[in-house]
Amino acid sequence: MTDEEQTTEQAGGDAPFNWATADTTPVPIRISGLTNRFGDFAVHEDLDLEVRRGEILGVVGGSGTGKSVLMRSIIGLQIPDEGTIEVFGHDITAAEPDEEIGVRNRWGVLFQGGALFSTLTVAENVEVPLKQFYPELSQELLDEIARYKVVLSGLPEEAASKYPSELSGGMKKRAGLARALALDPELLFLDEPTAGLDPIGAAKFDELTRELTDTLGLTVFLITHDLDTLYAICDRVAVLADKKVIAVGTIPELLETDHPWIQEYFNGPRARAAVATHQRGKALDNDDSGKA
Ligand SMILES: Nc1ncnc2c1ncn2[C@@H]1O[C@H](COP(=O)(O)OP(=O)(O)OP(=O)(O)O)[C@@H](O)[C@H]1O
Repeated sequence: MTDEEQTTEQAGGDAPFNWATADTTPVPIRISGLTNRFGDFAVHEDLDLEVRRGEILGVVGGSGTGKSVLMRSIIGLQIPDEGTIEVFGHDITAAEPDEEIGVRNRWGVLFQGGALFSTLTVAENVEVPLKQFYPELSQELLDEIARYKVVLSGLPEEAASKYPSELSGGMKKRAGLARALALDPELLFLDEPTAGLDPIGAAKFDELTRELTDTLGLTVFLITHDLDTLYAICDRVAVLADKKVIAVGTIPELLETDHPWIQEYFNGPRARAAVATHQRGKALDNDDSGKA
């Protein structure tokens, strides 16, 4: 088949399909028909979700709606009862061990609370995944990479030699982020990254997440209850309720749906405060750019 025939064959009508410019990279995450049960209790039933490349997808829902279980399913820590989960086109639920390893090193995870090993320094924590996937690396190189990730995560270089018990809550989150970034992931999972941070620390962590996403070309799956985070940095938001993702879209798109939880969540007093903060921040940015 000639290139021209190949181009038009897909078109099936007016708009010619262009193979040269088409993005054929598999989507980072595609979930279809996911069901997770604990005994008789179903957390998810026939849940579908797609995460687009380069986006920060906020994942929200009431307590116990299964946000963490969903994340655990995607990273292979929870075996689903039904459904498929593809990560970069690989079916995680059916992957052979070798294939699974090839996908696992393409993501990084920041668990709630950081989940650092308390007996290891920050640098040693960052080195754990590096040693697991690249056992041939010299200690000198491991230390250098760890220091770089620590600084990339907004910590001072000296933090590399500290133990988690010597760090503040915000620093622990950044150390957890440094470890999540250890393998230069394309996909980053953040489970309530701003929980427990003061508003200034939380806003700084949000800024860092956005900056890293843009500069490193990451795709981010971000579980949060933090409305400020949703308004400040999320490209789209997925809402979990009734055992499914009931809606996914930008916040204005979600506001057009009439699901009571969505309306209450995004129109409640806290949401209004988050909108006001977000608009104030934007106005200040515009002011600054006008002066420049
Ligand atoms: N290992 C497990 N065994 C039994 N039930 C579990 C297990 N893990 C989670 N669950 C149940 O699954 C449901 C969803 O839990 P999950 O932690 O995903 O909720 P969540 O949406 O992340 O909640 P939160 O916002 O409070 O963190 C809860 O009812 C929880 O009790």
